[in-house]
Amino acid sequence: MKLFSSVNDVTDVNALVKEALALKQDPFAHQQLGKNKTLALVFLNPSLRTRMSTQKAAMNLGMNVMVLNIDKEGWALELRDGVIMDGTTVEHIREAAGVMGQYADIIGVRSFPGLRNREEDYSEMIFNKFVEFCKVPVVSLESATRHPLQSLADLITIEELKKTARPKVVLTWAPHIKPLPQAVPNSFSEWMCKADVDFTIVQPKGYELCTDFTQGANISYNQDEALAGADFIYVKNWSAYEPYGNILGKHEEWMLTNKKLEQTNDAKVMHCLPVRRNLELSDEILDGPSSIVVHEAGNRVWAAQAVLKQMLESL
Ligand SMILES: CCC[C@H](NC(=O)CCC(=O)O)C(=O)O
Ligand SMILES: NC(=O)OP(=O)(O)O
Repeated sequence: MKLFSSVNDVTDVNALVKEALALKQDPFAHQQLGKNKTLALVFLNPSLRTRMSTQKAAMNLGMNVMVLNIDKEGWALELRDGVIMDGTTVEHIREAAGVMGQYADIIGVRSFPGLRNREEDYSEMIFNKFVEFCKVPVVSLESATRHPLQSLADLITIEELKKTARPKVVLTWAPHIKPLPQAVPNSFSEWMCKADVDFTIVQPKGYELCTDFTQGANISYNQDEALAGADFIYVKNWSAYEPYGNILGKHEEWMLTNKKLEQTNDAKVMHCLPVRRNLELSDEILDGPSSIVVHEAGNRVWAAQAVLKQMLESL
């Protein structure tokens, strides 16, 4: 594996999930695999889970890890080609990515969307330039349109905790106070549509995701109907795809509550975190027995370790 940016980079999703669960049972089984190999984690945006879980996964495999918050610690990056750099940018991504590829055997990159120019964001211009110029294998730490390590961890969690062979999984939109990326829901939808689950996306009208990511999903606008009989509820806010990056309405009544859970099949509640309590998801759920958000976050380690193991094996 030379690139992990989406479910489409995975040849066998079920095998990857099984490998991750096996690593969870025996985390140090491959400690020699990463010996004297270096992972560089490059963040253009904040992170807790991705930063810590991916470092832990790499260390479990015996790797050395370097972390760079390039937005704060690096030089101001120029992403455009052919410009005269006589303004505020100091280093072109061509040199920055190329040099990092000299130091690391594998590079992880986080680059959120700007949520202003949909064509630029959905072309994955920044992420793809890192891939093009660093010349080593790259793992996405969340890009403009996807978050594959999160989605793999989410699928691992569902496979680990499901009580039926083909659980009903519902991705429900949730309120927020600022426009958030579509990356997490896009990615969750792509992975669920490749998994053996009954998958529904429910959102207020106008918040439909790009259909490139939702082929195979049931689309609903009635949250109560969608939640009926659900086994897993994935809660997440996202901004509108059209008009791009917009907040179309507060819809405060979309926040999940225990009352809404009564119509589910004793559903487990998931969220990628960080979560805005009592805006996106209620305290009563997050502090109650249905929430598995911390367990889900714990599985980020095994998702990253399974991916890094496959990358190391193909170096
Ligand atoms: C893993 C999730 C990262 C990011 N989340 C946020 O940006 C939350 C920011 C906030 O709540 O102010 C997102 O929604 O893509
Ligand atoms: N879920 C997730 O990726 O969390 P961080 O943004 O804290 O890494």
